[in-house]
Amino acid sequence: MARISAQDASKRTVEICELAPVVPVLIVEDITTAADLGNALIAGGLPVLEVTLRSECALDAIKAMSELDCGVVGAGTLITPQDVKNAVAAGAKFGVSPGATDILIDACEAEGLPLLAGAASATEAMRLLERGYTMQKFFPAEAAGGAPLLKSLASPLPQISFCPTGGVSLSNAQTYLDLPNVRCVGGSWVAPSDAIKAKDWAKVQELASAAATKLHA
Ligand SMILES: O=C(O)C(=O)C[C@H](O)[C@H](O)COP(=O)(O)O
Repeated sequence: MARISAQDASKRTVEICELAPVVPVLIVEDITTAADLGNALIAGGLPVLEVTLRSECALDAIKAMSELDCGVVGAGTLITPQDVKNAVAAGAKFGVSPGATDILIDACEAEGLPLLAGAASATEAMRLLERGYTMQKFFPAEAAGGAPLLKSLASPLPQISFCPTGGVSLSNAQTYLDLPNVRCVGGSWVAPSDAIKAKDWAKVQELASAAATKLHA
């Protein structure tokens, strides 16, 4: 992909984060589950999928899910420039990282991958803002201070929007989504590992549908 500026990356991640109230955070351990898992989430109303690079078949899962209709598939847990190269080669349309380093940001810009980089404090958010990133992941959301922390950042830093992730569930997601500086939330609760192992796609679709219909950004 052609090089991308921080401004264009932010614009693209805002567009992606506005497609649905929840970005499912996925750990795919068995490649034979990837397409069905993706289809269940998309059918439930959650088209934006983050496949974390935390399993051996994660890149193959990104490839498989990228071929599904109506989905937008990204790579999560990006840590190194090689992760970025691998994610782009697999077809990822965006990247997500738990934190941010200049090396990782440079790699994403060079590879043309819009990055949703993580911040957990005012200083981290301001460092990303200095680099031009106005759309950020707030991670680990609950552990770092939850909705009260994000609410406190909204007045001094109104130009930054967040996707809180980490400890977010159906029961607390709307509290985040009600904040003016939140576009969507991320979470693994819509794709629990036991349902994936059992290939219970009806269950996954039901969880996705509950999130898509009950939550509003
Ligand atoms: O590795 C990354 O880049 C991540 O995205 C980390 C995830 O956001 C959290 O692990 C999801 O947290 P839970 O929804 O509480 O399971």
